[in-house]
Amino acid sequence: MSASSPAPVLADSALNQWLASMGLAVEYVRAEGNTLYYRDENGREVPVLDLACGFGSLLFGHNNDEIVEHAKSVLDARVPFHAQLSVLPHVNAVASEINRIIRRETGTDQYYSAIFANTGAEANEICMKHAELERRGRVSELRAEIDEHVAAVRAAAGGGRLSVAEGPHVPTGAHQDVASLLTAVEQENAERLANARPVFLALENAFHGKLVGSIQLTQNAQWRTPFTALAATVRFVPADQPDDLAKIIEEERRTLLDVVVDGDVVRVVARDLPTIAGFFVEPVRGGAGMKPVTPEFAREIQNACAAIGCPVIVDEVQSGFGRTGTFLGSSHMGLRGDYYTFAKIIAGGVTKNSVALVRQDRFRPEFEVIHSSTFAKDGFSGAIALKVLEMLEADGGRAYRMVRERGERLAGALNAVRADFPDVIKEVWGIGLMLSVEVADQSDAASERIREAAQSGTFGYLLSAFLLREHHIRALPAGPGTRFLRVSPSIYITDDEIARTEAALRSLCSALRDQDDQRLLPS
Ligand SMILES: Cc1ncc(COP(=O)(O)O)c(C/N=C/c2cc(O)cc(-c3ccccn3)n2)c1O
Repeated sequence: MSASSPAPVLADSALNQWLASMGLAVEYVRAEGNTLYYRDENGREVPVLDLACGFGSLLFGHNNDEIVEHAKSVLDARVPFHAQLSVLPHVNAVASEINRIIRRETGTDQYYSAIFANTGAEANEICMKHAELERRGRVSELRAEIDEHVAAVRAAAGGGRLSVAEGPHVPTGAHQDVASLLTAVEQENAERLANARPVFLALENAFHGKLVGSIQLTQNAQWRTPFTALAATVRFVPADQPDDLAKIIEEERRTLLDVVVDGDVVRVVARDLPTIAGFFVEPVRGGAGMKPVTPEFAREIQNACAAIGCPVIVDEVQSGFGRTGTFLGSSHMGLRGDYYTFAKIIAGGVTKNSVALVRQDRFRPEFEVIHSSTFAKDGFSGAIALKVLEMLEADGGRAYRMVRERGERLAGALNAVRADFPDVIKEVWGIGLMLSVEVADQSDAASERIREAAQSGTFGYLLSAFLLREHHIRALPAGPGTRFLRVSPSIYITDDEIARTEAALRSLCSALRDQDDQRLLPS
């Protein structure tokens, strides 16, 4: 490389170019509370109100003083960061505190075993792996039962008194005698088992991560479909459509043949083969624009999973740890998890951490050995998690009350704008401080440039750029077609910042109502 040519950009090159094309290529140099700072052309710090707050991870804001001071004390104490394969008391301390809060909030008398990881996607992949371990266990139990029945019939047939009953499940040409029938049943079952594959269920527009397994649980086609061949099949269930759920479960139904003796005849019956390994559910669906699952559909999910014996896996990565005003987002709709996942807020905005919980009556202890990660359960993130839990639970749950109070005020301001611009803002969604503003579809807007942006799927990012450029507010899109602006600030958002958010949204709505593409999309 010659001395004159610029050094190659070797990370985020394409992403930074895309950010620049969207008007979002800004470098933040400092962050505190709800504020990020960038430097203008004169080197002066420019404050930006951050309504994205780490895509929900910063419930206590950027670089929270109490958390930063605790982090410093942990580092000063030289707490072991890595001491894998040793006794780590902080791990059980975090798991026990999370269990205490879940038992208080849901009233369950159950306990949940914890497996720690680093990111939300990892926690969800732990659930995929554990659910598959469970499914395989259920398949083995069924096979053992059938093998026992076949052996018993084979032994009974020796006396020659048994005949084969006609029926829909008798393999073709296998009804002459019991011995032939049993051989045919075993061959048919072997073939069905060889073709059997686990299936997971998730809700439409689900977001559960972007790793090889979890990306198949995330419906966004651009992110998911290139990698479909790498992982388990996922069926996406329309939310609040119980008939669709039942239809999909029936479509995925597979069976094995079993034999029962009824007097002097042997009957062949079909037994459900455990195929659906688990149902992933975000209580408040970030990928769908912060739409909560309804209590009615939560019950449908619960009943459907109980009927087929698969776990309800409640993904609380974004909705958990207080984001909705309760510890669990699923508390709002009475959704009970057989598994739960948490991430984002547990890391306190200064580290990385995540955890998967499996109810103990389903937990496979061997999983603690067969799954591991270098950085999981590190001493630093464990100390931070305990500090975050302490802050959530302090003063009888003051933080949860603040989320509810700030969330109500913020939602009130957003709805006031919607009331004045019903043609621009379709709905305000979400619970607590996990909110979004749904902007009306602009695919047939009068302005050609706005129409093109809406049709290209970049519309939401251009709204983000407008708010950043004209109002120094950072609000990023979430949900289908990027028509939803996520609003998930910290609990410290002030009345003035809420008023500022309302004013900026009104300005955006005016520009959209006027189809002012010069203001919205400056070339
Ligand atoms: C419920 C849920 N489960 C697992 C995850 C994955 O957690 P990690 O990112 O820690 O792996 C998330 C994290 N969410 C990230 C997210 C959620 C979303 O709705 C959109 C985007 C996103 C990301 C990049 C560009 C555009 N959108 N990112 C989540 O919200």
